Amino acid sequence: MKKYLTLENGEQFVGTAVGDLTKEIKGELVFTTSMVGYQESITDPSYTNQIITFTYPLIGNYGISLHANQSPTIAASAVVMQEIATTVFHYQSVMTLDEFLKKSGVPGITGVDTRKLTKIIRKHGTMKASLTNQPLSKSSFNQTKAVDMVVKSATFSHPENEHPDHVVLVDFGVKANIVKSLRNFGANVTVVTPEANFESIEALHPDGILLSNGPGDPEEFTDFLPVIRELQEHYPLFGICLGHQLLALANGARTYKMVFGHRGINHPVKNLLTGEVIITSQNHGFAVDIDSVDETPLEVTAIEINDQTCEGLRYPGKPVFSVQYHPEAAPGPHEATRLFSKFIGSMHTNGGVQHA
Ligand SMILES: NC(=O)CC[C@H](N)C(=O)O
Repeated sequence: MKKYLTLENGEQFVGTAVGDLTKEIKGELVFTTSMVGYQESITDPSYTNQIITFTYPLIGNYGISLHANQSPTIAASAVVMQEIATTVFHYQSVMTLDEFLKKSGVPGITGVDTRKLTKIIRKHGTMKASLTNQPLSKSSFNQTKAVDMVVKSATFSHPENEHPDHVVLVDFGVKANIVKSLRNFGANVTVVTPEANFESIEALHPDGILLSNGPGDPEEFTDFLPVIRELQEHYPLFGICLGHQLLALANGARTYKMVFGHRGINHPVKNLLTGEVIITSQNHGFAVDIDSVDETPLEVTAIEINDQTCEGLRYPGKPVFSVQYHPEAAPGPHEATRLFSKFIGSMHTNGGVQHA
């Protein structure tokens, strides 16, 4: 069965339908250069309402395991692949990627030259696209049913463990591995939704606050910015990806939409305080305007080496910091995992984290 991928600029790709064969969707077309970790990527809530194009040509070859989901189900709207593996080799695999897509009601297309498609996105920027069962003319593009662009937030239960450190995690669409990483470093984690206010968070007696990753434009979360301003006065605070962008906005910096974003697991980031370069996992389409940070009490601590965009912030004198990349790295390299121990450590010392 054929499937048609039509871009906002009218360009069309024809491929074979996989996953949910009949469903038609519209979403923001983005690409990731990750060679592995497709299960973690498609279940990452930050991909909500986005169609993921994999630049790596063969996807699905080690199947789907019971342990890699970053949220209870697939968050992305659809996946675009050059080739989907039909034969799976991995001892932990419980189903194929195609079966997982079908079970989750998510459509996909295979047989697409995803490198050619990526070159188009790189040139024109991220754009909307439709995945349909019949060819779509450019004029009918905007008449297809638009997907709901409202941001949803998954909630994780409150895990119990022995260690007294208590992190309240504000869930804008958190990845499971962030909760897991905090627990690995000995913290209890209470997950709250962004409807929480300062008083309701204070009532949980946190030792530290984590602002999670999440989908959408950071400027949509203006209601929560006053809460961040209060939280940063009282608690160690760590922001990841969307959380980093919100920390910036709360302190008066600006964010903007990037041309095609950073999605991949080999983004080099330079720590401006130590000179050290690490390889990081990334998934974001917005960024903090690095020049706008000058007018705030914050300081830029890190940049992406390829395009010099802002990758880290701190609030000098306070245990408050954030990173644009993903220290929980699911998927990706583990060079930034230590940021979790820095965050937990900041709950034990006064003055806290200075090397985000
Ligand atoms: N992974 C994230 O938290 C993404 C943040 C934001 N939605 C962006 O695309 O920039």
